[in-house]
Amino acid sequence: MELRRSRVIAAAIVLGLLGAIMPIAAMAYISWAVAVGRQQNDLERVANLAIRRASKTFDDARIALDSLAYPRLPPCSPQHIARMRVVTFNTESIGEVGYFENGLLKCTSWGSEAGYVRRLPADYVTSDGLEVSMRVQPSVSTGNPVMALHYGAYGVLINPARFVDIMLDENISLALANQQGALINEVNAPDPDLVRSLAGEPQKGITSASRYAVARSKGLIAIATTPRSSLAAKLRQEQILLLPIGAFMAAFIIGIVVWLSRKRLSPLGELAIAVRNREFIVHYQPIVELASGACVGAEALVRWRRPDGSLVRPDLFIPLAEESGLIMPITDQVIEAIIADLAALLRMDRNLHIAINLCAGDVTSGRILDVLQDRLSGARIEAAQIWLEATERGFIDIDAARATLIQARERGHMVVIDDFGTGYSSLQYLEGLPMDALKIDKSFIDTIGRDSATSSVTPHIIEMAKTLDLRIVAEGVETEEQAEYLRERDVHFGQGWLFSKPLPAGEFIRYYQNAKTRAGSGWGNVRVVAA
Ligand SMILES: Nc1nc2c(ncn2[C@@H]2O[C@@H]3COP(=O)(O)O[C@H]4[C@@H](O)[C@H](n5cnc6c(=O)[nH]c(N)nc65)O[C@@H]4COP(=O)(O)O[C@H]3[C@H]2O)c(=O)[nH]1
Repeated sequence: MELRRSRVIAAAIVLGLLGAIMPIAAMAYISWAVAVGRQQNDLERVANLAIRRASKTFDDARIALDSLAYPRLPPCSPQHIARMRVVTFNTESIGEVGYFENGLLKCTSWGSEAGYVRRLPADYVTSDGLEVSMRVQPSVSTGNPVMALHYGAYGVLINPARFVDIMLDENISLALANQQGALINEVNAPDPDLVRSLAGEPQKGITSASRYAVARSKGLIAIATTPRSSLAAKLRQEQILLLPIGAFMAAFIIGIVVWLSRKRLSPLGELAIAVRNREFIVHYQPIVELASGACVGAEALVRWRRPDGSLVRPDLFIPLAEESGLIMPITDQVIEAIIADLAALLRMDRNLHIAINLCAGDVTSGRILDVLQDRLSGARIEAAQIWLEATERGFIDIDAARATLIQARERGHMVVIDDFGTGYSSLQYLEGLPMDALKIDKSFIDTIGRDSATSSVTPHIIEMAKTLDLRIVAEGVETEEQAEYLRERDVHFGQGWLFSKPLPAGEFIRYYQNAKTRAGSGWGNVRVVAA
């Protein structure tokens, strides 16, 4: 019993720990995965936005440069300059348009030039032919370097700050570079080495210290990076949401584990497990013909054998089993045990009987009769060899009980009223019940030879049973004096420690054989045939 309890407790502790750890660990992992996913999405959004802006700016510049080529106007004429100015005004990203001849700037959208400014060599050329000079210092200001895009005789100046003019989280750095990794513009000081190394790398990922996303277009690369350590803030956000869910799930699982283990540890839970594990065995208490001393049968008395080998007495679990309905599968196991233990002996000696205790539910419903019919016919045991003992507890619904007992006798069983005299039923009340034998309760047998108030009842019970032509079994016979008293009054059978305590099957078979030898074969006349 202790072994099972400690196993259940150990299993509950392990399950409880797993139930507590797993949902919290799962939610911690999900929080981390969601936070990483969100961070990567943020980086990709920033890189894509920057590259889309750069790409659109290049497209706009290209359209503007194409529009300047035709119709041809006299170079640097007022109309030509006015046209360049219109293009500058109409194209949002262009800061200035310049016209070059022989590599020198002749005029811009703001007027004629002295022709000292040289056209810078291109850092690279885009796939649609735009020559890109990345860092050009404007002649009219000392501001930040700008970018120059040339096509044909014209060039436009673009402020690359536009590309990275994006609302950024302070943890995210943005770099716009060319494919060689040369920086065009940046926000939040990205690591230049990282930018250079990523220029030819895959689109997204993680370095040892940073996460990043890369987007490319028209020879430009936008790289958004964030230190890995910045995940903590995002992780906290997710954890605030998900960890309570994990904690709730853990509490729920622990609750279920506690509930289930308490259920398993409860007496009813243990009994249910015992029924499932078929932990019931049967001991047999010999029933002796008082006149000859021959063993004519036995009462099957159930025992609960725990996994540790200890036996539990029936009065400790039968009331709970009856209350819960578990008594029915227990009775079925008793019948199966009788067949397994004694079928051969019962086939060999057709006068031998085994008495089974019926629970109240079986007396009322009659269910047990079909179970018996099924099992007994398979084992070739006669119905007359199985006596059915019913107590007054089974007579609450007297009509249903009567119907069951009538059917039992029709099928050939002997019907015995057990614990006779202990209940409230009068003999008149019992008179209407179909029965073959009365079992006088031990409490009356105990009074034999004693001068007690109930001692006078015992002879009356015996006389009444005789009047009703019932066989009598005296239960709880402990002394020779009691046996002698019963013999003198022609009581047929005795059961009690004087003859034997309840025995395991093997011992009962030995007892039976010894008793047979002792008594000769004079007990063939004890068989009572159902009326
Ligand atoms: N002191 C003393 N005791 C004696 C003597 N002779 C017999 N007994 C005990 O008296 C009880 C007789 O069974 P019961 O009246 O049917 O009373 C039974 C019966 O009501 C119930 N029971 C036992 N097996 C089953 C079963 O398979 N099904 C059902 N429904 N009830 C059962 O449990 C009760 C107790 O069974 P047990 O503990 O085996 O106790 C048995 C038996 O061991 C004696 O000389 N001295």
